[in-house]
Amino acid sequence: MIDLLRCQDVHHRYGALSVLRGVRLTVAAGERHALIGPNGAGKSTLLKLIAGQERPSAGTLHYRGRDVTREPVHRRARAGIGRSFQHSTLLGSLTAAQNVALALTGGRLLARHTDRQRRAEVDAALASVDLGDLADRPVTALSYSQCRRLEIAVALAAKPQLLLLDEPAAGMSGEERSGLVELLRGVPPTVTIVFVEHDLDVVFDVATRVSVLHLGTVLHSGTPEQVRRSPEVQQAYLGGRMEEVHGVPGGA
Ligand SMILES: Nc1ncnc2c1ncn2[C@@H]1O[C@H](COP(=O)(O)OP(=O)(O)OP(=O)(O)O)[C@@H](O)[C@H]1O
Repeated sequence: MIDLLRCQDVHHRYGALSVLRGVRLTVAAGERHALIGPNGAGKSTLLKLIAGQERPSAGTLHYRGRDVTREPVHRRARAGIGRSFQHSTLLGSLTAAQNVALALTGGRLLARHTDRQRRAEVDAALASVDLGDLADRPVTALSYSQCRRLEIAVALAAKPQLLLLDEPAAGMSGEERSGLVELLRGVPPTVTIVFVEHDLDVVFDVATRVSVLHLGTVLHSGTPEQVRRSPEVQQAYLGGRMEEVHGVPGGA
């Protein structure tokens, strides 16, 4: 498989705080790549660096073989990097359909009757996240989990090749998380996904590859099974939680 994304020796500081310390990460086209690790490990920061919201203090990022380290967000978005972050970026005064339409048209709302083709695309995007019935509902009238799914529809509407999701399951109930897993599994394989997630059930149900961030570096990167079994990872992060959740003994 071709490397879609390559992070080489990436460092990042917030003032005196050194958050990333030489991250090496490779993402192949088609992967569902989970970034896991303890609070403050630098996972969200790494997503921001990939999206272009922050610039690394040192190191390089290559996307489809091109050095994008210094490129701004909009150029990376045009190159196919889409994102949905922990904090909602939806426009509350608009409907679900209008939010998707804005993403589809790059900022233009649809005329009600004249833009049928676009409206069909909006409807398909909403249906793909199971919000087809709520197209004309204002965002303010949607539940938390509906908003999270709408954010994914908005990110997908821009037709990204690389979709970045920051904690998509955060704040969801068990049932809502199952729906999310189904949704993410339904994303076409032409869209590569890198996602930060604390919920290990979601991680192991969706990910084809898992990287563990610890103290600002990638401690381990491998298949979900390799990560589950890594004594290093067990000790540093997963420990008893793996035993409780997945029946895998912790410790070396
Ligand atoms: N804009 C910022 N300015 C200063 N410090 C920041 C900023 N953003 C994050 N940090 C700090 O950087 C460290 C890493 O944060 P980051 O959000 O990347 O971690 P994380 O692994 O995503 O954590 P979590 O799982 O809790 O979301 C934390 O100590 C955090 O407080």
